[in-house]
Amino acid sequence: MAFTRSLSISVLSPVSLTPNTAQRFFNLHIPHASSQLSPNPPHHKTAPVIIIGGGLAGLSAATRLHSENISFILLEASDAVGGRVRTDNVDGFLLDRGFQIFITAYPEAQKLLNYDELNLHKFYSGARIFYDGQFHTVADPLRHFSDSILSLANPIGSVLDKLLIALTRIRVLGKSNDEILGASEVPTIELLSNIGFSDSIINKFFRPFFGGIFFDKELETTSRLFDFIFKCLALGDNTLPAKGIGEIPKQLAEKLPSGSIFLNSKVVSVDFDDSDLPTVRLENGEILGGELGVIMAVEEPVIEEILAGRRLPNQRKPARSTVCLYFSADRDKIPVSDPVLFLNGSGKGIVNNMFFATNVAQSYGPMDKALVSVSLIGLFEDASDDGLLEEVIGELSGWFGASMVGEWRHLRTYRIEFAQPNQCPPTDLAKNPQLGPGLYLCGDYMTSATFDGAMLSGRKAAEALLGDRALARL
Ligand SMILES: Cc1cc2nc3c(=O)[nH]c(=O)nc-3n(C[C@H](O)[C@H](O)[C@H](O)COP(=O)(O)OP(=O)(O)OC[C@H]3O[C@@H](n4cnc5c(N)ncnc54)[C@H](O)[C@@H]3O)c2cc1C
Repeated sequence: MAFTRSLSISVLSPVSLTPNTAQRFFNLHIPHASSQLSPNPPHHKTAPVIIIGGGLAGLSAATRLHSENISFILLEASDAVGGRVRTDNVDGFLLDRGFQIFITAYPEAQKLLNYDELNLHKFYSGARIFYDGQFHTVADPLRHFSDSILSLANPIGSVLDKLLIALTRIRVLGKSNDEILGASEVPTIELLSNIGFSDSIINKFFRPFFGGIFFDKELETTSRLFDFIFKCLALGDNTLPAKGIGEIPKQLAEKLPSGSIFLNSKVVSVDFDDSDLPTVRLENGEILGGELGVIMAVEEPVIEEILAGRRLPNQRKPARSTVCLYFSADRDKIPVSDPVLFLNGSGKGIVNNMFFATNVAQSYGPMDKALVSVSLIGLFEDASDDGLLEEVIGELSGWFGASMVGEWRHLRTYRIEFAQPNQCPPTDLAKNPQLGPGLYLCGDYMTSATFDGAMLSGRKAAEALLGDRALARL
């Protein structure tokens, strides 16, 4: 039977625990196997809680359950954990699946991750903007004071614009994250013009910079997300883990109990059949029931597929997409050695931003090589990979010279259709995780579409389940 229960919120009565049920629910007798990960779907195995999806949200939910010693199994459809946050090793180059940066000030991440173990490498705090055939630097005055003084006179924005950036910083630092995510909202572009920023700085800096973060060139994304990211950027550094962005979910997975994560385990439906609690059906026919509940940590569009066509209350808007192209180059065949992000402020062409990943962390490539990462906003469905490659090479030849760019070797192109959910107003960035009896949701669409939002939503879903079952003091 498909999902036929009402989606209204209901609070379940707490479970009373006998010694036997306690043994089942809590991680009391888990044998110490060598790995958390099983490459095959579970066979005749179940656990009190079933988590569907091994991205940051699912792993964070698992971490919270584990902190209360609640036993769970996590089912991941693909061949590794991480979801959208994965890194491929290609010829000794670490290719993150799309341009991603980790901001150290993310509040939930600070609670969950061990930054020392991630060995984070910093970007330059600012950017180099290609405009009118030249590069212009914008710099954070608190971190690169002399660069920022020099940049006062550049054509990217007026002195007033730079003062308004400082005032925006003071404004967001004066608010809590909850206040920011629940504040009244407008599209980011409207916020920027309400603040008084000139068209020049909006088009040359904010559009490529925040457009690149939201995958939204029009800057229609909610001002709540702009303020949240702006605050995190003010408080922390932009970084990359030495071994690639995929180390972040890997670190979370490594701290979970052995044998708790099942890879290649695609869930096809979540049903209520004849029971009060949801059952989970895998692609291989296996049916699992979580005695305490099920946490769905899949991408927003997948939920409706799994819930047999049931629509979520909010109508979805078109998702955000990106294309990322990687090139290898000889170390002496790149124009700079600093870890700076280049932005396209020219208003022309298809490249939005690019950087030399090995300048941020040399471990992203072999010793004598440089890794070039180029990002476009959108999916470019009508263009072939070869066509895009040719256009990108042509465009960057205009930036750095054809003799240099002509020697770069294309490594791989990633087309990422679902990079982020669309978070244009109206948004609800504090959605209730409970969807039905014993059924909880988490994922970046529940809060802010960031690493941090995904992790926060995972914790909240786990806490909603624990709270309903009176299993933890929250
Ligand atoms: C290119 C790119 C760049 C980004 N850059 C940044 C950035 O710089 N900073 C930032 O904060 N955020 C960034 N983000 C956003 C961030 O990556 C996401 O918000 C976050 O990773 C979402 O995590 P999640 O767990 O909600 O979803 P996902 O990572 O999508 O995880 C969902 C998981 O569910 C699994 N799954 C799906 N269907 C099933 C099924 N039927 N059965 C079992 N498992 C299933 C999937 O395989 C996946 O592992 C970026 C995203 C992309 C794509």
